Amino acid sequence: MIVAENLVKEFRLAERRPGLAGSLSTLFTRRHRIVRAVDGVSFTIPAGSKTAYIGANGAGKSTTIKMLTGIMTPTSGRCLVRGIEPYRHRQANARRIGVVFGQRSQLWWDLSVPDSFRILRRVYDIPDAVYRRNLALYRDLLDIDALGTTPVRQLSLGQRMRAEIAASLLHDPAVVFWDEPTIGLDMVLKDAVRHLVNRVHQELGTTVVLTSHDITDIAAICDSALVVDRGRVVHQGSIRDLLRTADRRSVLFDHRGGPGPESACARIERGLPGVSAASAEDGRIRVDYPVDAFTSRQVLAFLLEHFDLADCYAPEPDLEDVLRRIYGGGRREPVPAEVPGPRQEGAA
Ligand SMILES: Nc1ncnc2c1ncn2[C@@H]1O[C@H](COP(=O)(O)OP(=O)(O)OP(=O)(O)O)[C@@H](O)[C@H]1O
Repeated sequence: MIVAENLVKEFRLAERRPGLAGSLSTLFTRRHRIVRAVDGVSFTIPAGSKTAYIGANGAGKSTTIKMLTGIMTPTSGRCLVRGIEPYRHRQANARRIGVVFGQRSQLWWDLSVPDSFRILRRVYDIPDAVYRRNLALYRDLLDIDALGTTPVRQLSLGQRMRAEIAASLLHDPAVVFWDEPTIGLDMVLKDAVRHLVNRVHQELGTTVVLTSHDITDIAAICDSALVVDRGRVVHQGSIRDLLRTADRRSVLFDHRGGPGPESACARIERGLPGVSAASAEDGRIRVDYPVDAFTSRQVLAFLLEHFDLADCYAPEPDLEDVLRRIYGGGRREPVPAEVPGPRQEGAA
């Protein structure tokens, strides 16, 4: 189980003033501002779940993952991964987790992937049978042998990400934190990665925490979602519950005889104010209605009354639309606060 209790992370940044005079004055008097990247976040992620950690750019996801993996220490609050505070017990935590950060590597830059894996085998003391089983799986699903003996620094982003994903699972960790794991992968490899993580989860009960801007990744891998906005959790629950928060829903239908698509749409929009109707690509008519104005029963009753329905169905709301609404249609930076103080910069 993973727990965050009032987790806060602030960064203290030196403000640079523009121009030469500004740069010179910065040498003598520095102003600082505090950026609160994570703002009192609390959540519980059950063991064995596959949770998507979702939020707009700058929402604080990577910073939270860095605290959960022990790379950063919280400014206040705490987090626990399987009972230990990761930043206090980095080594103990590292043995039980696997990590992929799309932006940084856990592999040895000048060594080949097989050499890196051999080192990881020693570091984690991976039993022979586990090591062989996992390599066979990566050969099968990620075509890992094709990376050959090329040094990691000469691999393409997609090739490196395959190796990073494999490396994060090599020691059968109880928890994996994957931050944008499918960056740079083509469609076939994305599918392979989704298949791999689902298989590992099924066989070993691995807890998966995934941050991704790829909705297909989220839908294909995760069963739960934690949504953060401006450093705060705004939704926690199943993906299904998240979809239920949609403020608009749709019905698609086909009808026999009667008016053509244009006048059918006009009739619907006249009869149900606030609803929009349009021809869908498959020739059906798509009706989008606000859930605070109409129930699906009302919409269906209207359609049955006015059209000879041949076929009718209500698709799941679109996860992307739901998230777009939660993010509020724009990226908002954490609110900075000016503080006086000594010269100091960057991360804790
Ligand atoms: N080391 C740092 N020093 C200063 N500010 C930082 C640092 N790391 C992150 N921030 C700031 O904290 C906020 C949250 O950043 P974070 O990388 O956690 O967001 P994110 O949700 O992972 O974003 P993205 O989806 O773009 O990866 C941003 O405003 C970012 O600029």
